This record gives sequence, structure tokens and C-alpha cells, in this order.
Amino acid sequence: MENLKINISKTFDFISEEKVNGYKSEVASHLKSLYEKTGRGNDYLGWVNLPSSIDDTELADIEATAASLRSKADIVVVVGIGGSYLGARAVIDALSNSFDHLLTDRKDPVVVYAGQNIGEDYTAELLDLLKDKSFALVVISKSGTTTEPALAFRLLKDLLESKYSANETKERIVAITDAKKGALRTLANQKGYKTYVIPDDVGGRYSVLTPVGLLPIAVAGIDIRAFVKGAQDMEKTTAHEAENSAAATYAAVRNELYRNGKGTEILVNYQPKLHFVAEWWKQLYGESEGKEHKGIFPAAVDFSTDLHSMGQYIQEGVRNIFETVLSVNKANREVIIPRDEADLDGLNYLAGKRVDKVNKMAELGTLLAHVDGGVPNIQIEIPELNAYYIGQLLYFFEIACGISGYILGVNPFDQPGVEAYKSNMFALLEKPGFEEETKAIKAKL
Ligand SMILES: O=P(O)(O)OC[C@H]1O[C@H](O)[C@H](O)[C@@H](O)[C@@H]1O
Repeated sequence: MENLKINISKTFDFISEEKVNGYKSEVASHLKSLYEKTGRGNDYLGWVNLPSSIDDTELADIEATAASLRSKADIVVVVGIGGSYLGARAVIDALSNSFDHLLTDRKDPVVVYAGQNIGEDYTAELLDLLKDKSFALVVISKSGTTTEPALAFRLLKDLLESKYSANETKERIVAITDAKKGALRTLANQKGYKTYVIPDDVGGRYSVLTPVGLLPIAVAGIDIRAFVKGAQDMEKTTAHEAENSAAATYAAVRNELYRNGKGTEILVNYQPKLHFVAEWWKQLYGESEGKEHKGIFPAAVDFSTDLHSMGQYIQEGVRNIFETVLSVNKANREVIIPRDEADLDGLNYLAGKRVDKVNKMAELGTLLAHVDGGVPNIQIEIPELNAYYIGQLLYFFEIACGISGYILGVNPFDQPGVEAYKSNMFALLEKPGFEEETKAIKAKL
């Protein structure tokens, strides 16, 4: 198996290669503090060795639970938000058929999501859909107290209970949460649900290699062993190559771009299946680095779709952006463009070529145009879209994020700013315990 590669040559019109190389000793020391768990936020570094520490028993147990849910349910609802949602969705979407939910001759249940928003229509439509379907729930919340998933779970659990016996309901729910704390833990223990623990030292956005990601991914019929193997190999490669690794290079180059006025990073894909990898990446980098009034703003686009909407801005708007392109070398499927006698659409010059060839030329043409337009470009080359390389990619981004946050000088493993909206929402909803905040916020309205 190959490793994914990083190419930063198209940043050197904007920043100096020498300066990027100058980060090496700093990167080495940050890697050391990640491995030795001595840097800021070191009580949340359990994810660093997750790939190499997952054992066969744990994987087999997750596979058995997934098999049981798969055999019982046509639809499995994954209930969670943020780090308790995006990792699973990123991997499942990247590796599933684009029209998965419409396939009728299926062996895998359809995975749908809840608790990642509070849209009442979404909720009502989901409840309508599930009423007459055989379904199961995987409810995920590290804190066990997050409002969005708790609310969705209450509704979905009620529906399950109205359809099945207490025992059957229990068989159809798996909870993934803290070992001891939180409302979800209390409820799961009381009801006797099968549970998995999110380790204390693994934050939500770094939890895709725990049951948080692995169980839903296995439910979707994806090979979690190949996924974990990819992450393991990336863990080894990064440790071995240290400051010369792809992760170290990515961390260094994006910080150098940031110091040179590039405050927005756009993660680009040319494979729509990677849309949710970008959503996962946005949380990883946004929550890790956006603090103390610092940090690169993580944005994302799907190309070529968004070239027809965002392309203008990227080409000619404010020059504070750089792009990081997820470049997949080889498409998994082949579609040949046919010849047409009349050629009224003028496409015969493409006849006999693969659709992927057109995609690749769109990618190359865009890269050159954007660099010419003043947008530095980082390329991450992924040999192909499979579970192994997605495992490599996600661990690569995690370890690079740890290094990058340390270069930036923040604690990449907390997210204090997320509490502000919650406290306002609770005050507005008059949650018990928030009486003072309710008074204060009402005075502002
Ligand atoms: O897993 P949970 O405790 O429900 O948290 C879900 C998410 O919500 C929070 O507000 C945090 O900002 C995220 O980091 C977290 O992943």
C-alpha cells in the first residue's frame, strides 16, 4: 500500500520554501509533546495512539454489535452532533454508493442521522418515515447532556417503545457515551442498553477511531479493519518520518501561509463523496484553532459544482485565501464518453475518454488558474477512495491539527467558546438553574 502524499510546491510563489523548512525543529518538539503528552491540553491526547491501541477483541465486539443491528433493522438512525456525528458520516458518505438510500436490493441498512439539528420539519419527517419501518438507534454523546441529540433521542426512543416490547426496544438501542457521567449514561444503565465508552482523554472531534465512528461505520457495511489499518500506518509513518512527514509539512505550510495574511483555508474536493470529510475537517480545525482571536477560518467547497458558484470569488475576491485540494488519483468506477454521430453538443472531442479524465483536467486547470489568481495551493494526493486511505487521511488531519495548533500557540483540545450559545439558549428556554441568566438575557431583548 502507498501513503497519501502532500505537494506544497504551488505555495512557493507566495511564501518561502526556506521559511517552511525552518519550522522543522519546532514541529519535532510539538510532535514530541503530543507523543509524550506534555503539551497544552495534554489530558485530551488519548487519540494520538488510538490506531495502534485498538485491539482485536474491541473490533470484534463492534462488528458483532453492528451485525446484530444490521440483522434487525432496515434503517439505523445515528443520533449525535459535532464530533459525535461528523466522523461517522464522513467515512460512510466517502465509501458508500452516492444513491445508497435509493438502492432496493440492499444488504446493508440505510443509515440516517438525527440530533445534528433542531429542525422541527426534519424531526417530523424522520418520525413519519420510521413509523412503519424496522429501525434501530445508535445514540452518541460524550457528555451525555447535549440538547440536540438528547431531544432527538427522547422522541426516537418513544417511537421505538411504542412499536416494540421493552426487551426488543433494548436490543435496538446502542448508547456510546462517558463511562460514568451524564444523563445518557444514567439512562442507558437503567434501561440496560448495550453501551460503549468514549475514553475521557479523547475529545469528540478526535473520536472517529473509537466506537463513536467505528460502530456506525461498521453498521453501514464498511470494513472497519481496513479503516483502522490505514490510520495505524499513518500513525507509524508520522512517528517515523517526524518533521518530514506529510502531517508535519501540512502543519508548517498552513501556519506560514497564515502568517503571510492567508487567514482562510478552503478544503477542496472533486469527488462529491468527500463533502462530509470536509465537514468533519471544518470542526476539527475550527474548534481546535479558532480561539484567543486567532486561527485560520476553515471553509470547504465541492468542485466542480462550486466552481459555478464560488469560483468567481476564489479567482478574484479578497486575496486572503489558500486552497487545500483532496486529490483522488484513481476513480473506482469507469464511464466512457460515447461518440455521437450528429455531435450537436460538440462533445465528440471527448469521445472514448473517461469522465474522470475531464474531472482531472478541471482539477488541473483550476489549480493553475487559482495559483495565477493569487491563491496558494496545497495538494493532498489520495491513491484511491477506500477504507484504508480514508483511515490514513483522517489520522493525518488529526495529528497535523495537533501540531498546527501548537505552532499557532493555542490549546487545540478544548472548545470553551461553544458554551456561549448554549448558555443563552438555556436562559431563553428558562431551563432550571439558569434563572439569573434568564433575567439578564430578557433585559437585552
Ligand atoms: O458528544 P457530545 O458531548 O454530545 O458533544 C457533541 C459536540 O458538541 C459540543 O458542543 C462541542 O462543541 C463538540 O466538540 C462536540 O463534539
